[in-house]
Formats: sequence, C-alpha cells, structure tokens
Amino acid sequence: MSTTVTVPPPATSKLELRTAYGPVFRDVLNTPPRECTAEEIPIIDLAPISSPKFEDRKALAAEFRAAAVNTGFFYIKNHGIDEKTIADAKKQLLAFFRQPLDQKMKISQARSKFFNGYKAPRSTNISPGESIDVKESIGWRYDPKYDPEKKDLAAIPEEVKPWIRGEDFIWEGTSHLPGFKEEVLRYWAACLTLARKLVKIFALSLDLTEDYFDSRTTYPGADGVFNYYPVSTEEDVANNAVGLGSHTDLQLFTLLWQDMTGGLQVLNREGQWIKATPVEGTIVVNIGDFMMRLCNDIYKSTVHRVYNRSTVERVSMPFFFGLNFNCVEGVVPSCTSAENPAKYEPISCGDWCQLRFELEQRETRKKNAPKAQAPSAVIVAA
Ligand SMILES: O=C(O)CCC(=O)C(=O)O
Ligand SMILES: [Fe+2]
Repeated sequence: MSTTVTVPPPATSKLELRTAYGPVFRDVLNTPPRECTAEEIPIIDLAPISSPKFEDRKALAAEFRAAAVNTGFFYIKNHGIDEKTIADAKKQLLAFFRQPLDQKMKISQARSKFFNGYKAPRSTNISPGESIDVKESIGWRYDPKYDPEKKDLAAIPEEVKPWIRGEDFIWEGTSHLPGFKEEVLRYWAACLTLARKLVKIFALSLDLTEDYFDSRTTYPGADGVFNYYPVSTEEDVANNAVGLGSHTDLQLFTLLWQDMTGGLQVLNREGQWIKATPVEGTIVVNIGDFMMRLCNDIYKSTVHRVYNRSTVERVSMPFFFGLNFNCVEGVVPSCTSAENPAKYEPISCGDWCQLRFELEQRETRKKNAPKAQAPSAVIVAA
C-alpha cells in the first residue's frame, strides 16, 4: 500500500534587496497581500504642525515616531498642498506620458550626468528577483534656481556646488507642453516646503531640537519623479510582472502622492505584504534608508512595490527628500547610548545616493544585456 505524503507549500520566500552595501535578504510570507490596518499605516492629521504650542507639535512628533518605528509608512491629511497644484501636476504628467515614445526619449536619462530624465517602460529592474519594472518614469533633481526659499545663486557655497544635480535638458525637452515646467515645479516646490516642515517634526520625534535638520536641508536632496503604470497585459499577469519591484527609498523620507487606482504594497514587520490603499486627500510618507541609518535602525525604511492590476492606468508623484548632499552625517546623538552604540560610519547623503543609483544602473544593464545583444547575435546568411 502506498501512502501519499502531501508537502505543504513553503510559508515564506526569500526576497533579495539591493542596498549600497550589497544584497540583503528578507523572509516574506507567501500569503497574498491583504488590506492594511489603521495601526499599520495610520492616517496622521498634520493640522497641529502650525500650532504655536510646542506640546501640540511634540504630540504630532510622537505620532510620527510611532508610525516610523512600526511599519515606516503613514498617510498625512491636512498637508497643505492645494488640490489645484496636485491636479495641475497630474495633468502635466499625463500630457508628458501620452506623447509618442520618440518624443519622450528626447529627454532620456541616457543624456543625463546625474540620473535626471525619462526612463522608458520596461527599462529598469529595481528588484533582482522580480521581473523588469513595467512602469515608465521621469525624474528631476534639486536645483536651487527653483527653490521656494529663493536662493541667492551668487552665494551658493563652494562645497555645495559640485552636488547640485539639476539639469535643464528636462525643461528644454518639454517646453512644447504648455505650462509643463511651471506646473510641475509648482508641485515640486510645494513638496519641498512641506518636507522642510515635516523634517522639524521628525527632529522632535528623535528628541533632537526642532531646528536640528534646518541647516542640513538648505540645498537638500529633493528629487521629483512621475511614475506611469499602464494597464497590465495578459502576459504581464501570467508572468507576475511588477509595475515597480520591491525596494526601499534612499533618503530621509518620501512624500508619495498616488492616484485612487491602488497597487502600492508595503512589507510589514511580520513579512506580510499589505496594501497601502489610496485615501482621498492624503499623501503617503515613508521612511528612507538614510533616515534609518541616521537613527541607528530605530525607524524603518520599509520595502514596498507596485502592481497595477486594475483596468485603468495608474500614476504616482513621489518626492524624495534628504539632507544637503555635501552634508556628512552619521548616527544622530539622541539615537546612541552605551548599550546601543552607533552602527554606521558618517557618509555624505550625496555619496550615499550615488552609490545606490550607480548600483541599480549597473545591475539593470546586466539583466537587460542578453536581450539587448540578441538581435545582433542573429547571423543572417547572405
Ligand atoms: O508608485 C508608487 O506608488 C510608488 C513609487 C515608488 O515607490 C518610488 O518611485 O520609489
Ligand atoms: Fe519607492
């Protein structure tokens, strides 16, 4: 008599992540993504941010801290970026992506010295164990010319100059789209203003003085990106193709405006994928790697990814905020003690970002290489 032994499917899989220090592996539960709870990704009301009472701002900081040590993701409401600024930016986003590919390729990232510009659909692979990223995107980086703090361009410190990463070809190559530069930069400037307010609350949340990061964010990392996720093809579904593969963000924190389509997933502390379902009127905030190292891993830079499996396109407008690129920072004093010494050496935020961008570009090239070489490998008989 033969007995059948049923082997239960494995409960977890290994997820490989790219970091500036090399690959890191995470155990991920194989259970399907589920809705998040209000504890996992809370909605935080930003109204107290402008309160004259220190206790109100400190209470808000305590909410930031609770979310940052838990899932590392939260929604903010009453964030102060007006609806029209967002709607205009989204309109420009769609105007840009709806152009023919050759028009978009005129501002290809291949032209950039500093990772500015357009990345075509299926041209990146952020997560080595997952598919090529289906999305297309356009990115532009901090430029003091457009800083809402109105910088005196003649007075930019020498040590800052090599780190200015803005490039004008983005705006020149989109000048045929009416209002593009103005409306995109209006949204970007609003994000920058908001981020400079939030960083004060983050400072309080880490038991630092409220102005701790102010002088460190005068010429900050402030990278704007527009992402466009098309409707999945049958083949994408069959291949489990990701819109944007699993990754962590790089800098202090990200302000992520997403449309109402849904598709953003976040890896919680238990290794369960949860859905960061869009909430009207909110912006998602998530902790980045530089913040995590700066606070000795107390705050979590959380893995996330995007699948657009809806019947409509999906768009998002993240804004990545960090310290001045020339600013060298290790673990902040309030996050170390005799029992908990600093785990990380100081590094400049600029070097930190450069390491990761270069790594991603190199790895994507490797992954795309066999495909790219295939046509020329076909020898046609004369
Ligand atoms: O599109 C989204 O919701 C997420 C985008 C994202 O994670 C990124 O661009 O880093
Ligand atoms: Fe991200």
